[in-house]
Amino acid sequence: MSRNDYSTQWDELAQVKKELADRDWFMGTSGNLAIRVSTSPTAFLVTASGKDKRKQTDEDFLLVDERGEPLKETSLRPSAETLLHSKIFQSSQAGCSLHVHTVPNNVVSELYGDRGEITFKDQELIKAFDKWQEDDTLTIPIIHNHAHIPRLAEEFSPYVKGDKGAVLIRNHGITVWGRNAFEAKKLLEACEFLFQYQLSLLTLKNIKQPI
Ligand SMILES: CSC[C@@H](O)[C@@H](O)C(=O)COP(=O)(O)O
Ligand SMILES: [Zn+2]
Repeated sequence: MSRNDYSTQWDELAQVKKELADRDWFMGTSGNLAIRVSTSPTAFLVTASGKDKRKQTDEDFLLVDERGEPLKETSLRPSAETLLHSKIFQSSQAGCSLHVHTVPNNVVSELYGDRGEITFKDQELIKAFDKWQEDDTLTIPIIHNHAHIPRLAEEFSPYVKGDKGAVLIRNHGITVWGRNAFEAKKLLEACEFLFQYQLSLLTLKNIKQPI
């Protein structure tokens, strides 16, 4: 496959990357992004490891197979967390997955980490996840931040139940996926809104325990 064969996906991922960078969601080189290029066999573009994702270069992404191995000779290393993106693309029809570290997602993951999840109700933005009914709830699982990435990917894997979803990794960040880049970004923004809301509410009400 030549660059021409996936220039659309490249440009789309570059655009999302720029928009997330504009939000300052890539502090300290954190974060990684992936977009599907083909389904059978699975192939996807993923961010190169260790780079400042706020910068735009011709070496921002590399093409990898379903196991996250580069499909072409390259000096670039795929993201350290490529295996999580692999799990998503292998187990669903998702087209794009996004991983960012923010202070709100980290604080929420720590506050609610012992519960293993956080649930939102009576919040307009849960509609982003197709929760349209008045009694609907949105639950985001929180998993342990295993340093061993295959172990982390194993714990992450059962939560990939559909073409869209979100998982918090405790004191690390969030991984969100959707059918395409537009949807993945929408879901990520909805999650970050909900986290910021929850933290503001706890602060303003002076609530010490998670509710
Ligand atoms: C430098 S801290 C962040 C990393 O440990 C990791 O969690 C991360 O999100 C970025 O890793 P990367 O290999 O660049 O995709
Ligand atoms: Zn990370």
